[in-house]
Amino acid sequence: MRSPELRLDIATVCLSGTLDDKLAAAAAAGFDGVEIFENDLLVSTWAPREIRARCGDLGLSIDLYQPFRDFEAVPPDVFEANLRRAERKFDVMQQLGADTMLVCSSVSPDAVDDDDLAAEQLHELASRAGERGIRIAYEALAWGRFVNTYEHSWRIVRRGDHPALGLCLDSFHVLSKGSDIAGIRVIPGAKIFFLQLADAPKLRMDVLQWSRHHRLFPGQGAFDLSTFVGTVAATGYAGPLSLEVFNDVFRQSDPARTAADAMRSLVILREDVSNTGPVQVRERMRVADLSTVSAPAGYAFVELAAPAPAGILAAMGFVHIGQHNTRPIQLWQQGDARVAVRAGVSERIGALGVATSEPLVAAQRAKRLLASGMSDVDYDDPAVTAPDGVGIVFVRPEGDWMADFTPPEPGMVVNTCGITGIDHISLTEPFDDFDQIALFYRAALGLEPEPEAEFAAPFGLIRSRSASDRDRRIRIALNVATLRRGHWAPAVLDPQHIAFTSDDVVTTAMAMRALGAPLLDIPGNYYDDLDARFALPPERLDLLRSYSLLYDRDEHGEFLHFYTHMLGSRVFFEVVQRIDGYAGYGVVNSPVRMAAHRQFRLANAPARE
Ligand SMILES: O=C(O)c1ccc(O)c(O)c1
Ligand SMILES: [Mg+2]
Repeated sequence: MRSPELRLDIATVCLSGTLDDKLAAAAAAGFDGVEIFENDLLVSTWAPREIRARCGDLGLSIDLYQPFRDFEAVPPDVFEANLRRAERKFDVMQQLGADTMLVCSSVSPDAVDDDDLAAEQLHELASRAGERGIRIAYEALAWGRFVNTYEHSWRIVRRGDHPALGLCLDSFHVLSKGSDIAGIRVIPGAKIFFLQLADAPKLRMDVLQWSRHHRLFPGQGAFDLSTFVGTVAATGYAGPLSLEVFNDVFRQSDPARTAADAMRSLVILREDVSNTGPVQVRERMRVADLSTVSAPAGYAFVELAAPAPAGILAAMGFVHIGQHNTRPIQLWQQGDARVAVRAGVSERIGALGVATSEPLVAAQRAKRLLASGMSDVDYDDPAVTAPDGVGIVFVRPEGDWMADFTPPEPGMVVNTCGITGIDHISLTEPFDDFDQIALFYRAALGLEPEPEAEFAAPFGLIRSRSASDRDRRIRIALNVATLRRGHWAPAVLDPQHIAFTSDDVVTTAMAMRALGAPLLDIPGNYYDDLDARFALPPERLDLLRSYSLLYDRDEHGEFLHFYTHMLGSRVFFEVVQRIDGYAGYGVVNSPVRMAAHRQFRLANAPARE
């Protein structure tokens, strides 16, 4: 028998707004159906029949009504009242055209620890539901009073033994408890009535708080959703993949944006399961039109807009090698590092030129991951816009794109300072979009996440997350201020930088200083601490100190780096040297860099009127 098409659902609780905002957003993002969260219905001005009609107009089915709470294992009088309450909800569901009701395990003080009673009462509920064509999906909440594991909920469903009684599996409840998911394999797929998906960051906290405030869409947290979905799908489960994410930020965010992020996350999850999951589920999970990503060949260029960058670039040894034939873009180069300087827009990294053997395919993939297209006024090559507004231009490694640039007068001065290429770019993202943006870059460029870091900067905590391809040709570091409160922090909006590579950062720093490059001075305390921590040879330490070079070390090797001043108020450059495969980004030195930038700005601020 062929299983029905895979359906993708989202719970209305994931999205902000009124029920109509939520439904419109879910439909626009391409979802097939929704879980109606009871509260969203209760506050709606639409009667259940009108909600059904609206969903019909939008092409959405209502696949679950939820939650029905505190039903089972109660004394007879409470049981009678609960059955009556359930019948009223069945009425609503019939008007909605919803055929599955989620019953979550009881947290009620009325409940008793008695599996037989729970099973018997759920059996009775299911037989009443069954008469109305409704099914009961029983879900173990991780904080359920007596039933809080999927194994326990399955024992009760089996004992309840009714065709209209089955399980709801929710990845959060299962994975937050560290349960062994191998036990899912013995559950017949037909008895799994519904599958809810949520990721979450690793946090040590009360599981209810964790669930109600910190859930994330798949791929944005620390859970292995791919193995979980593969395992459930391998039972023969034929229902929807449904996102159920309780998240404080999403509850306040534009629902259209959240729904698109949610859909992207499902696309990426399906791709993962279709590549690595059990063989029998791979085809079912496959995403149509999602081409595989070929490894990027590196940064072809980074497009930058900044106030008068030519002076700094020249002082860093870059050469102006071309002017775009039709656009206000100058190309500057040193070694394999190319900076496309765009005139006339606000200070920012505008686009990443990513070299890849199949630019069109790469752009199609990014669009399938819900990137918006980039206007072709900007680039002739296939290009998209990442969710943070940064363009990604896919060009061939051969460099044909450079044919659009006319070289300037011959006989230009070449002052190379030893820069060989682009190591990484670093962007500061808004807190609210951080996880989605990180996931997008990873999936669109085929990058793998690197360890996350958190550090105390002068004006607050910064979380830093980076990703790179396997060959380390493309590295992206994303930073976020974990909170933004009040007006004390300086108005440096979302700093961004380009880090160039050098094979000999000392020589590069010397050459740049000789050319008058505005390099950032690092205070002496930093070097005293380096001495304490690393016991570097005194001559080496002196060299670092005299050129304001920063230093770090990991289990692979060493890292030397230095920074320029801000070009205007947000963009700056870094030069790095990785020795013996140092894998990080010198994040421990970021607070020193930030304080130094702040110091410089204060010292050079125009005097107040
Ligand atoms: O937090 C809750 O109460 C709750 C309700 C319904 C669910 O499906 C769930 O996973 C959690
Ligand atoms: Mg749930």
